[in-house]
Amino acid sequence: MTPSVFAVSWVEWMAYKCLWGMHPAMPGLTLPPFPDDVPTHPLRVVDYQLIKSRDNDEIDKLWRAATELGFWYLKNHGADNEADEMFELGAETMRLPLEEKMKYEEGDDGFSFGYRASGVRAVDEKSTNDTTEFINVSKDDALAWPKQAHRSYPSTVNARMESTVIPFVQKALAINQLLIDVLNDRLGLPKGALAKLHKAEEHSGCVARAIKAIPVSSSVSEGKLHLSAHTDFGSLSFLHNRLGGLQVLAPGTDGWQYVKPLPGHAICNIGDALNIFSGGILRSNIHRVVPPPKDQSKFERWSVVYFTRPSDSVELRALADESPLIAEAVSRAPPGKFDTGVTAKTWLERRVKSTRLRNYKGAQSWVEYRGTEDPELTARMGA
Ligand SMILES: O=C(O)CCC(=O)C(=O)O
Ligand SMILES: [Fe+2]
Repeated sequence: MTPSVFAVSWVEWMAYKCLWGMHPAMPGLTLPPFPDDVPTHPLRVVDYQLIKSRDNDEIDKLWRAATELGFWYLKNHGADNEADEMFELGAETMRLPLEEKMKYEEGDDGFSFGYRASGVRAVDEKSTNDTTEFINVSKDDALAWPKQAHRSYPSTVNARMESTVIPFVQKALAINQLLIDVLNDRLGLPKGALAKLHKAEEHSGCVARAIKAIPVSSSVSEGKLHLSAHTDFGSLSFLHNRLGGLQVLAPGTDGWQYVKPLPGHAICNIGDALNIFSGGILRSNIHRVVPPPKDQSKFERWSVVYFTRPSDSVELRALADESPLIAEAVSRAPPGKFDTGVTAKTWLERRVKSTRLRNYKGAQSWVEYRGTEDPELTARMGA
């Protein structure tokens, strides 16, 4: 593909930037820029179109990003319009009366499709409750529409299933699937080995999500978390946010650093399942969400994510039999480290369930919540 395909006029670019800086729930309101004096972690920028054309230098860049930090920016992915529509869907859904939204609440059993109310989850060991609400639409429900695969959704989701959810799911599925295929080949796995574990037509925990976090007053914002430190539960996340607040605890650094949102760039990150399949070669890095920095803190914070997760029945273990590279990585790890003995479905349920306040068992819940993060980093989680 030639660069001219992506060229946009200055007018188009300015119009795009203005739109991007607008608040999803308050059109017309322009958000303050991300401050330049807070600790920020640079991410590698990966060009999706170059990956698609199997450009070797770009694939090297993706590989370094996926193995060193596990986070990268993705540009030229072509899903901005679909993500924008998902922000709208999120805003419309969160505006529904609480009583209406609660009819679709996920409950305390580890189910992760539907509405997740704020205040029902712990964000730290002291069981401080969260200030974040989610709408999670299952990929299976979107693809089965108008039939139901798992559950029903609020009217705002149904009304946008065809115009918004399905197009977003399809774009995100294709993007994540291609990135997974490229990583598959670099891991030395037989062609399509990882794709077989993530078949779109099989039931899985894949979801399209919109998240809303309300501003917290500055007197309590010190130390307050919107989302606790975690690794993502599945394989690959495709994230869109406009305000700062996402932070990573990167290897070789000794504190949390912001990831700056960039117009036109999604943020991708590896989750636990790819970390396990690859014997730890692909990194599932700890991250969290704090209130947006400085002038941005007064605003609601919204994000939209698509999580690709393995099919429900897939067992989470390193694919050492299929790749010498993975076999070698496993041989260097403590015995059994990448042999979880559970399916993707059980892994997801355990992690979702443990932080619900009704199931909360103090520090033990944090042990149950743990993903693949390495113990050295976990010890610094409060850093
Ligand atoms: O909102 C964000 O920027 C990150 C969200 C996130 O980490 C998640 O939903 O797992
Ligand atoms: Fe996450």
